[in-house]
Amino acid sequence: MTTPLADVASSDATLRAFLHGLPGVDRVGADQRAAMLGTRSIKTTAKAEAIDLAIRMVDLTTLEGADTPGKVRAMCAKAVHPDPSDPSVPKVAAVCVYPDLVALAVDALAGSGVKVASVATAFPSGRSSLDVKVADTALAVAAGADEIDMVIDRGAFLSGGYSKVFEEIAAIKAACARPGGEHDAHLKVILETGELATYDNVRRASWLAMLAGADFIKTSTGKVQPAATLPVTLIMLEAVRDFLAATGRKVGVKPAGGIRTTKDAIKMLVLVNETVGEGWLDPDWFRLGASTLLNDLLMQRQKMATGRYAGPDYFTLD
Ligand SMILES: O=C[C@H](O)COP(=O)(O)O
Repeated sequence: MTTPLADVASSDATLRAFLHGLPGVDRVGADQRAAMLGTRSIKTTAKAEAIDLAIRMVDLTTLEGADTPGKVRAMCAKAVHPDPSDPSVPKVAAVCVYPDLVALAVDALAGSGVKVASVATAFPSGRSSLDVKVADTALAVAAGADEIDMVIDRGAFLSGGYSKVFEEIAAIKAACARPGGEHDAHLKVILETGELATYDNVRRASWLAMLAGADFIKTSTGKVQPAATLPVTLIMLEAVRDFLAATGRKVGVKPAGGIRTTKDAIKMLVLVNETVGEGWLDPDWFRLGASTLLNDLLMQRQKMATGRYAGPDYFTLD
């Protein structure tokens, strides 16, 4: 007898049986389908709309040890007015920073509608105790983070410790709660697909994260290669589609890491459209985590409007 989905995490054995019972990913098929969708061209009018949609989906990110308050303030200003000379440019979805910079970002973005996301749980390695990870998350939430981007324990996952990964995600989800529940921080779970070795593992980790309460599943930290590839994003999109069909709960997807050009972003949007459809073509359900994509989107947008490139110096640095 198969275990009902609500009970698969009740023991190590049922969780393992469920994750290993998922259909295997056809590696060649996934690579080919992603490559084929990546070559699709779109009409000029659709391209203009796609660029604005991509801007609205950007999680504008800085995750460097050398981040300063000044850099984060400038990034927040850019998040709200990506091109100060053109008020028709939409704002981005969120800024993404380390936990110690959350309060500053919350202050800089007050009233703008741009969300503040924070990495947490000993990002990017995830190598710390659960207590430290929960405290890391709780501090970011208390400072006003709207979204928490946690990393999974890849060491536990790769050695078959699925219950440990599940319990950590569930504990971090609980730490995202605020009194009253309305303004709970949304939880994005970073799988770090570049360390998961196989596409089957990407599918298993996607399901594991969703079963444990992820609001979003995210490909990568941006610190490990390969990061947000098309095939991996395709597998994660299929997982959220199938999870919705199985549970009625919709989960978002965030490819992050290595998305640098308008072409990269549009390929992602085509993939979304062809895999899960328009229901995910919205910043509430699909994000692009990127530190340097926004300037290229702005350059291409201006090229479409004026017929010429302004050049990268025209825009402030990402
Ligand atoms: O979450 C976002 C990533 O850290 C950004 O990676 P990136 O610098 O390759 O755009």
